[in-house]
Amino acid sequence: MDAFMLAVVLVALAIFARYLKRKHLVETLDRIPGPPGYPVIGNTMDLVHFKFNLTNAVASWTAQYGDIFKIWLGNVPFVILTKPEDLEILLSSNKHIEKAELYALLHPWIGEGLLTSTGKKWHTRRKLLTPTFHFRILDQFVEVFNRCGELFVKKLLEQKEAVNVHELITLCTLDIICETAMGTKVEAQNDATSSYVTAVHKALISFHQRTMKPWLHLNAIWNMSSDGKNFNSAVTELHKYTNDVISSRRKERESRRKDSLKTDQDLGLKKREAFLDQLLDASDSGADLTDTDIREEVDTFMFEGHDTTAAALSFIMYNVAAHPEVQQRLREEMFDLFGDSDRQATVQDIQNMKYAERVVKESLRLYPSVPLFARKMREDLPLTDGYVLPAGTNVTVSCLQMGSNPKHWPEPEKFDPDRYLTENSSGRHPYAYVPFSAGPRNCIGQKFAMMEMKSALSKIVRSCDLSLPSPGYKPRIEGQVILRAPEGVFLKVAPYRAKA
Ligand code: HEM
Repeated sequence: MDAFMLAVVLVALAIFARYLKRKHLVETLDRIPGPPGYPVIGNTMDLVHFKFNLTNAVASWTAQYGDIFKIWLGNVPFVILTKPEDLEILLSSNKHIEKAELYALLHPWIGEGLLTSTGKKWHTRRKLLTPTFHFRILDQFVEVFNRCGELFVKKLLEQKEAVNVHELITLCTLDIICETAMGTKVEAQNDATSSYVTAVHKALISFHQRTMKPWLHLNAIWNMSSDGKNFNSAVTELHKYTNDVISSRRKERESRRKDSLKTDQDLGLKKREAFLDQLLDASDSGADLTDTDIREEVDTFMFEGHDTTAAALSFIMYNVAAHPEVQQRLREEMFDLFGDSDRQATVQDIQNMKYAERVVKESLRLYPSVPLFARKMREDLPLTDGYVLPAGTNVTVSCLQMGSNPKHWPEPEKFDPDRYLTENSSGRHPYAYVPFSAGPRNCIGQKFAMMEMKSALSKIVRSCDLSLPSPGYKPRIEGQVILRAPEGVFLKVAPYRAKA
């Protein structure tokens, strides 16, 4: 056989193998229910019908097809799961850890950091980064939570009318993440117009537009669109900021070493280490981390670590305002811990805030900051009821739908923090509650986020009385990358003083 014939045979075999793979994918997916689609465009028109509001679309399909269904976006298949037993199979696996194709849209901003990477790179980084979230390390951030939370409460109390608490808390969580991730103070709460703060907002807003409009997923269209241009210029600014912080911190460390200056530790002073310092320590101790690798991870914390907690805290405040009896119990818990003193919360206090913890958990059930997250299957994965997730499909977990399923949550619309008491949790599947995901790719920042949110909540109820702007007010929600209230979360705020 000459070379030409050999090439023809190899190409034919490759095409045949691709055909068989696709046939297997389509046939396996055919066994999963879902809305009927059109050739080529699949269910794209359904999304147009839902005005690209994925939350509404998924809610409607879940009601119609149950806890497993499939849709096609063009020729890309997605299976949506809300059954805890299926989630356990998927999320507890060490094998099925690759993120769905849509996560690649984040690469221009956060590269292949922990959130978006896979395979060996993800394993190595996760191992390296896990100790940076140890309680001992997180303890040193309590002072930052307290200081930023205090300023937030001051800003809240300055408002005369009902205020969009989401706008204010976003600036507070941005201050917190900049100081804890990079060790820099951007003072967002004092100057919301600084170029860094504006760039973060510009990048997030334009990125959300991209996720909602499938035609913007094409790089050529995206880069020419006004959103794409805004995004690219914002990301350039953000990268410059992170790069500058990394290089100046490196120089600082280098000159300390050269001048053999005594470090704060040598002098017996306790110095706070930002996540960035710990990454630089690891790199100095021989870990395979270039400055670009470090930037990816710092940018990932910046992306994943402030919008999530801001959205969560704004809905927590809404739920507290809407349920005066919950607000009262929170106050009682704070009074038990602090009496009428206005001393700062310690790590131990935060750990003792058991009711506040249940309030945060209950709010995340109804308003999970990350309403959907998705994986790409590299191998077939058998689920319950005889269904199989075929290799090549994207699979999406819908936390929002799970949280409102009466099978797992009796009277799901009721805000009841006591659902999480041990005596009320028996019989509930552990994977029925996954706002921080679960298994090996769960949220690495969960403990950090819980401490930050409990700390902020305690500050708020110790100083403010929250109420709704009008009876029955409920903010409209929309699931973008983050679940948010597009018109804001408006609340009335009055001063509160603990009575002895
Ligand atoms: C209310 C707050 C938060 C919620 C609800 C939340 C939720 C989640 C969820 C659902 C995932 C999995 C995403 C996926 O599989 O695509 C995740 C991953 C992640 N989160 Fe969070 N998160 C929160 C706060 C934070 C904070 C404060 C940080 C950092 C300081 C953080 C850092 C990360 C990182 C780095 C990952 C990727 C982990 C990996 O793949 O190994 N998150 N988070």
